[in-house]
Amino acid sequence: MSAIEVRGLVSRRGEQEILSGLDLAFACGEVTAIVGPNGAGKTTLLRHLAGLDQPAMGRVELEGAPLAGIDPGARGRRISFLAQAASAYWPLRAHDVVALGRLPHGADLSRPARAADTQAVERALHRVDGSALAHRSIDTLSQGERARIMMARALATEAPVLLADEPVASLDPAFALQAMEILRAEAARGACVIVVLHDLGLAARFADRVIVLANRVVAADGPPAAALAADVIDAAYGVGFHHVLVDGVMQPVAWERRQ
Ligand SMILES: Nc1ncnc2c1ncn2[C@@H]1O[C@H](COP(=O)(O)OP(=O)(O)OP(=O)(O)O)[C@@H](O)[C@H]1O
Repeated sequence: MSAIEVRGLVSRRGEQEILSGLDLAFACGEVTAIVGPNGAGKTTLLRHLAGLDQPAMGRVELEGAPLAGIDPGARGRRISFLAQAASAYWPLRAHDVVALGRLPHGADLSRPARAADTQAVERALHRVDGSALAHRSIDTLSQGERARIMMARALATEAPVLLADEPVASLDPAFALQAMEILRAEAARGACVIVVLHDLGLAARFADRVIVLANRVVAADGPPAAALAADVIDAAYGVGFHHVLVDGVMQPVAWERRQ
């Protein structure tokens, strides 16, 4: 059984149709990258998978049960959502932001933390090299430092489904590689990992499966080499790509815009 799936998913914003009837199932133990041009509906798809948006038609199922019927607490323990470019407006300590990832497990920030929550928070901070930032106020961190703390918050939930929306957007090359290695490690422990990426090279290298969204539908879905083939991504992005082989991995390089 798939960990999470959408069936006949239609998404609308007012009159505008954003997604036109998607059928997708996501397995445990795999990293799936969702790519596609700006506005293609990648974030919208993640929001539906997280239960944050309601389908106009179709359904989302978590381990075979309708997501809409699962209470928010149980949903929060089973699906962790790392939002795009997460902002922080309150002067919370980075440690406490990560501890928010334990709320679905019943953590209460106004009481002394339980050992399991403390350990999960420390593990998550350690994984993103964030332990030295733990005492800092989140609103004083750089964009990339904050992104790592937000990733730690998502990891601290230790959920079987991890949804990550552009988690590497503000990270330098070293931390971007580290973030992708963390997502692979999450899949290795059995999690279903779904990540939105604009960096097609990282998608090609780290994902088991790539879904290209374009014009409200799935333009390609399969192993990276097939889904990121030149004809698919040239058409999806309106860009001429070169494909370069690096260490046996095909890397698409955006070269020229089509007029
Ligand atoms: N709250 C909203 N109200 C109206 N339209 C919206 C809203 N949120 C998203 N949209 C529209 O839905 C479409 C898909 O947006 P979405 O954020 O899912 O795209 P995306 O593929 O994640 O884009 P990007 O790569 O730019 O982050 C866009 O045309 C966007 O303008």
